[in-house]
Amino acid sequence: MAGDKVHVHLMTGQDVVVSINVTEKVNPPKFEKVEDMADLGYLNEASVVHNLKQRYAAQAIYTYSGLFLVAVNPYYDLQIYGHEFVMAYRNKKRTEMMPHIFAIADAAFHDMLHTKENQSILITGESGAGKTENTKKVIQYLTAIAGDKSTGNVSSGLEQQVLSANPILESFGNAQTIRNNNSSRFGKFIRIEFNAAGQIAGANIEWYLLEKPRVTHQSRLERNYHIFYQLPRTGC
Ligand SMILES: Nc1ncnc2c1ncn2[C@@H]1O[C@H](COP(=O)(O)OP(=O)(O)OP(=O)(O)O)[C@@H](O)[C@H]1O
Repeated sequence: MAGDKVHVHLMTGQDVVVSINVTEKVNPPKFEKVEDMADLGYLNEASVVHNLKQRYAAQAIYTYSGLFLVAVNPYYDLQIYGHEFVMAYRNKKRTEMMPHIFAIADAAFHDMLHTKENQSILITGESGAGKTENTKKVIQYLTAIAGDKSTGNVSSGLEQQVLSANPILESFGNAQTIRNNNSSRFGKFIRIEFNAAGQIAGANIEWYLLEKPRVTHQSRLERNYHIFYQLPRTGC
């Protein structure tokens, strides 16, 4: 259009005329559903949201953004965390497989073995984003490959103990909120130790900032910690 004005067709079906200064540049079609958003020619907010949305519609909830992995909560079981997926991501290069939380866990595991340096995975996001679920997937992956007999790793039983700790932690530290039926009301730092062969040698979980006032008072439509509903049901 003339001057600095452009014609924009909105997703709502509306056509509007706006100044070119308030628009963002669109990437060419070859960048549709790109697996790593660092590859986008135009890395602006609109392109990022568009890419995540298109991928989400194709059931691709994970997308890389450089070193980071962005996860969109699907709120239903996509069947992408089974044992066959663990095996598929094992020992694979990042470019060989679709973005996945297992790929992040696998990279950390291998970097630890090769560099002999501690590795950290930071999982962050707003309430209900999927932090707790993805943390469990990381632990599931690491315990599976650390105790995988097909690769000569002998299970020490510690893997099962690491996995079993979570339901107890959730009973005492998770509650239903208006945003999340299983909201973690505390932060946790999970440390898993491995020996030189890549077997789990120990683990510990540090918790902090538990929301204590919830024990005596809950907002409307929210609940106390799960344990207070679980104990009466067991007859304790
Ligand atoms: N990858 C996933 N696949 C299927 N469902 C998921 C996934 N991630 C999250 N969910 C669903 O979303 C809910 C909320 O996720 P989660 O508890 O992990 O959020 P959170 O970020 O830990 O929230 P909070 O900060 O409140 O603890 C889960 O109970 C689960 O039903």
